[in-house]
Amino acid sequence: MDGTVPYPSRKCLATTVTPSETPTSYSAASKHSEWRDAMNQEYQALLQNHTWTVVPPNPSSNVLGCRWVYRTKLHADGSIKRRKVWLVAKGYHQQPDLDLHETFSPVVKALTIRLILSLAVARGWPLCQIDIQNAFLHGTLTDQKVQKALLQSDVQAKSDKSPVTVADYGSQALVSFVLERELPSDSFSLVAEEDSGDLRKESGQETLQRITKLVNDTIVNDGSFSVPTLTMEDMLRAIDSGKSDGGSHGRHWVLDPIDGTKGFVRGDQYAIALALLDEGKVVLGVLACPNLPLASIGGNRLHSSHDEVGCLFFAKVGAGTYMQSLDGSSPIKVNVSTTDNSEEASFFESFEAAHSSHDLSSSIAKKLGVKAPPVRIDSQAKYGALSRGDGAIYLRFPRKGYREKIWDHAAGCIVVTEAGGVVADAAGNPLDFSKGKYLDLDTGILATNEKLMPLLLKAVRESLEEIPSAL
Ligand SMILES: Nc1ncnc2c1ncn2[C@@H]1O[C@H](COP(=O)(O)O)[C@@H](OP(=O)(O)O)[C@H]1O
Ligand SMILES: [Mg+2]
Repeated sequence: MDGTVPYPSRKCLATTVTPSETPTSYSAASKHSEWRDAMNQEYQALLQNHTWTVVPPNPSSNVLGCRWVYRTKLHADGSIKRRKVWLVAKGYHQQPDLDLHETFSPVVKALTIRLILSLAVARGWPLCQIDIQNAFLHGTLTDQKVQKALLQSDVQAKSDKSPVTVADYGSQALVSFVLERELPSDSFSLVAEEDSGDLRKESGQETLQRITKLVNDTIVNDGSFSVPTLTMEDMLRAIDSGKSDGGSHGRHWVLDPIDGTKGFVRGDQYAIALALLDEGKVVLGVLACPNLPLASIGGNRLHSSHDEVGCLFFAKVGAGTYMQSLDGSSPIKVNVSTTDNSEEASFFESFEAAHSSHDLSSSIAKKLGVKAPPVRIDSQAKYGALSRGDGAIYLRFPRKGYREKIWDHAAGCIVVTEAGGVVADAAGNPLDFSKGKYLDLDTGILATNEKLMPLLLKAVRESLEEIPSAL
């Protein structure tokens, strides 16, 4: 009624429940020809790719078993898209001092490989050989199904009353655990949103148990890491690894484990946002947006519940921005809109009016002659959508006194700038990520292309003078 494009359709979430026919054991799966075919295909692929070598048993070795993991992928209308199976090693039988640090899993996740490749490039590591037997992208904490399941029972109230879910903590524990494992370095530094304070209290014990189960289940289902079952203490440690303050020296990872928690809780947009700071500058950014359609969501386009969702954006300084589906399609290079006609420049803003003044953005849009209604979505998915030209402008005007955090903008910022866009505060200054956890900036955040930025800054200045009470 107020001109907002309601987005995304809730209908697409109706398909996120695990189909009851997905088997949980080999004996159940082997009763169905479709699952037998899927296992057969997978097994042939593993053989063709020479995934293993058969050797005689060695009495001094700890022989691990393996098991099949099953997943049904659905189209947006609920019909079956694909039956996926993975053969994973039972890493939880690995033993300390024997084989604890060895990797036996015959599968690897493309997302993990991509992240690691980006790390290698950013850190100047030599890449000797990359031998990907089978590349799989599948359910993790970024999964819609996990979102749905968590929403039933796991929303907690943080002491600051913002909604925080088991997923926030679980995602932070998992990303922190993976980064530390992949980057064994004394100087590992992570600036992340959550801390373990509430979980260490008596009242946090049940939540901590749920987080621990979620993270262990995710690791087992994923199959990329053969690690022993993690304990509650491991969870607290992994979450607390994100306690760094960042700053202008050295390298710091910056993580928002679930950005747009309110969107996540509503069943709308959210993002997992990871960036790398080097000497105070963002040099790498990855944005996973599990509910964002692969097709454009800009302007007046009508959205359909049949839209395929799940986008991964990644950007490295000087190397452009790429997008691929979370299902593992080939990445495509994306670019911001090149329009210089402000009338056709549709714009993004927060879904939550409390996060950004809708009155101010409406006044700015009027000055620019923007015809399309605002596209209001949660999280840094806005930066992702902007980077591929779905709209041409992103406006964010929090109330006076609100201090922006670096994890809410670092990944999104490089995703937009590497796609040819400009991100600035309301005075036109670039965002400064070198000051620690906070971005000390003038009034608000704007993102658009180079041609439109001067016009936009002028409209912002005028609107701020006319309605200063909007903030
Ligand atoms: N009063 C407020 N004003 C502006 N931003 C706020 C806010 N309260 C929370 N936020 C931030 O806005 C982010 C969501 O951005 P958006 O409005 O674009 O969806 C939140 O990230 P989290 O959900 O990770 O806490 C949070 O950091
Ligand atoms: Mg956030």
